[in-house]
Amino acid sequence: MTDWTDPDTFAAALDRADTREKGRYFEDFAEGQVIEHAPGLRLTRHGNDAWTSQTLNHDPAYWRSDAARARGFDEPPIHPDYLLAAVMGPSVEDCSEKGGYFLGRDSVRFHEHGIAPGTELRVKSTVTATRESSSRPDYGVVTWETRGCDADGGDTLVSYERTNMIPRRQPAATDGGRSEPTDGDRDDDDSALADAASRPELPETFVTPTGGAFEDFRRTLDRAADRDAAVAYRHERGRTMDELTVAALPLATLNTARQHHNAAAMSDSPSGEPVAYGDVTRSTALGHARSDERTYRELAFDDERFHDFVTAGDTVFGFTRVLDADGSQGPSRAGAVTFEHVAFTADERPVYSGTRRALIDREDTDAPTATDGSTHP
Ligand SMILES: C/C(=C\C(=O)SCCNC(=O)CCNC(=O)[C@H](O)C(C)(C)COP(=O)(O)OP(=O)(O)OC[C@H]1O[C@@H](n2cnc3c(N)ncnc32)[C@H](O)[C@@H]1OP(=O)(O)O)C(=O)O
Repeated sequence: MTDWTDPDTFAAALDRADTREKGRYFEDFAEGQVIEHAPGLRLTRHGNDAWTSQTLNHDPAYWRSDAARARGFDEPPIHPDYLLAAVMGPSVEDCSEKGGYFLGRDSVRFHEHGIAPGTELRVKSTVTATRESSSRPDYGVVTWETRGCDADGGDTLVSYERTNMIPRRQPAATDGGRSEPTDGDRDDDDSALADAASRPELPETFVTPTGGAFEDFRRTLDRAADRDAAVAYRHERGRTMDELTVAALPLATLNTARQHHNAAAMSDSPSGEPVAYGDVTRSTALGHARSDERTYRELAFDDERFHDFVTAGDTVFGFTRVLDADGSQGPSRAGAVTFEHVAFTADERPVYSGTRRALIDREDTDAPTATDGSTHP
């Protein structure tokens, strides 16, 4: 009898076997198509704590009952970053498991706050745009609008639009579009223009708020107004990506993208190895930023872009620019602040950027006490 596990026999069997594929190619998506994602997910305290601890989102309101109550929650709720990742995860099998990068996300809106552990999610996506990539004939670019709903009652908890590169079944018959001129192709005028364009145009002065309350951001913006200054600063903390953040956190949200956990498939990709899930990179930089502010509620994220990949061993840092502070919005205890956050690596590569609107507690709002007896932050 043939021993199918004899290495030569098995190699011959693998050669002849078809692969039962997972995921969809670019050609499988059409504008208006609605996809109900089968998996869903149960938001658990354990999943929430694993995500928030590993991404340094250590805001006590998500960890301690007294701090949660001081923030207007009945109990420590599910963190918005974990909610977002837990909605995105179950959509990957249908939308992006075939591979291709997560390029960006827009219009992230939190429709509910204070979501309790134990909530079960149903996730649904609608294809809003498809187009061929002009620079990469092997890929198309697909955008979906995704909604994460409470399975019990159907209320939308969070919604967003995300865009991925998706491999084509049939590569387009183009030469790959753009070709970049080499230095030798440029004449002097071109070089001068290129030099001018590459010179950073930054404000003369960077100012940094001294505290994390709404008024600190408002006052610092006022100090920067009417002069060549920006409210922009770095956060000291960094988090080196490891096996847990690269592979375990996305899998815990049912994210089946091969990029994060299949080293064999990634060995001949540009990174040569698994890459961190965009939401882990983003949440880590946001964790750094939130540790320097008094967040009351997350409201919205826009223009999120993933500029470059992150692999195990890369350290993720955060950089923040404060764009606006509007005291007329929100409850009396907080005002709305608009930030631009950038995640970057130790070699100063920007890997994520996005704008964020959050309600930030005012100075006179009672701050919860952190475990070390200090206030948050
Ligand atoms: C979840 C999940 C997967 C992940 O989480 S993967 C990890 C997170 N994402 C990444 O690591 C991607 C990091 N980005 C890159 O490495 C580069 O951006 C990339 C993808 C190699 C492209 O680099 P380029 O410099 O060549 O980029 P271009 O700016 O030329 O963009 C290529 C085409 O994409 C279009 N595009 C880029 N960003 C967006 C966006 N935010 N929205 C819409 N379209 C975008 C751009 O217009 C270019 O189009 P062409 O027609 O000119 O090709 C999971 O699997 O779900």
